[in-house]
Amino acid sequence: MRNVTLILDDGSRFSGKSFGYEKPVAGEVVFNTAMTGYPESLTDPSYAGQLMTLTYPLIGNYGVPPFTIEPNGLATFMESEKIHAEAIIVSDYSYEYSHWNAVESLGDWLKREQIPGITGIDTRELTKVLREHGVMMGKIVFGEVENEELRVESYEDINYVDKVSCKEIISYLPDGTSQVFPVTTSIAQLNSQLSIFNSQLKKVVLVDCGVKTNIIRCLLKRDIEVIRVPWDYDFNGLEFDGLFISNGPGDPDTCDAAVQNIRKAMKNEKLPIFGICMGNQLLSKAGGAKIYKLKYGHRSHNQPVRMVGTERCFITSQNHGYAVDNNTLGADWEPLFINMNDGSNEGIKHKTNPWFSAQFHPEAASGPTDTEFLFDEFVNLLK
Ligand SMILES: NC(=O)CC[C@H](N)C(=O)O
Repeated sequence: MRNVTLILDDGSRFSGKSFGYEKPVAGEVVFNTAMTGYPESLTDPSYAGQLMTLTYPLIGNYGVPPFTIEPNGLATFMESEKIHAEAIIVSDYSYEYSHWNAVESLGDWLKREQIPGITGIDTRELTKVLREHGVMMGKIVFGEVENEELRVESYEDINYVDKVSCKEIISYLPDGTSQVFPVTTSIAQLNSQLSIFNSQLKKVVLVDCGVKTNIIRCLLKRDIEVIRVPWDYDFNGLEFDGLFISNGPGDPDTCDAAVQNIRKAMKNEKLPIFGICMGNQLLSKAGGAKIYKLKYGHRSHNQPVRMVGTERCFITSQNHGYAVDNNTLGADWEPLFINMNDGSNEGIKHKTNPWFSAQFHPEAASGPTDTEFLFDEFVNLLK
């Protein structure tokens, strides 16, 4: 196995061994403390541009499920069509795996999708550095540190690319639609979906900023027809009964096209609107709030949130680096959930109109499913 070194923006270095695809990469180094769910996290488009550190030491021991596609076009077990994280950084990669549904090892999957994986890293020390310094850019190069000198092997060194901000990573598809890195929702797909809809069911426009598959599954299993549109597509000319704003990668302040379209939809004060993660940030921006960056984000399965106005607390699955500033919420808005660890915003709701959102992931995939009831709340508003 080749020697690999992670170099952080502050000069810190962590050496390990390669178990994935061998190419240098750069991006924002983040950490997730969940004990399970590496297939779902790796295919969550929200991790685009990020080097994902997993603090749970043993990774890979249950392999990787098959990449099958359902008749509705959704991946059966994954959260999108491919791995979106730039790399995975672990302490103890398990070369042997066993699971009733596993078809290959994590290492083989990474190699096939050309994603680096490095093992043998002191992920607890790395996480302490990130918690103390705050998240920072980093790069993975092939070579090892000898006597404080980094001997980079054949690969050219890679420059830092701040791919976390959508500005750098939004590109345009041949048919003129855009993609929020690397989500691709073409107009052709949209038109085909519009043509097959059964008019008996309620229709929800889903603004796709990098949607996780399980969000769409959670809507479809509640007999909702989903019109999935690109993040910057002006959907206001379509006929629909509700609006959903999805999760997604990067800085919400680079997605103003979506915010403008949401503002237009809000002219209909009876239109039910629900958002998750990036969706919480974009809905709050549409309502006039401001966003700030957390020091190292919330990425785990055990984030406690309290529903405001109640004594009810939920353990949630989270993956976000930005947050809504509660102090900038418009007069007609109020926090819906608050994080019990740091008091940050975990959801908002309008005081009179049917508009609400969660910063955490009620669809889980992976993690606790205790807050999936929020989908029922939204679907009930459509009736
Ligand atoms: N999962 C998400 O939608 C993340 C939203 C945003 N990119 C953040 O990091 O806060």
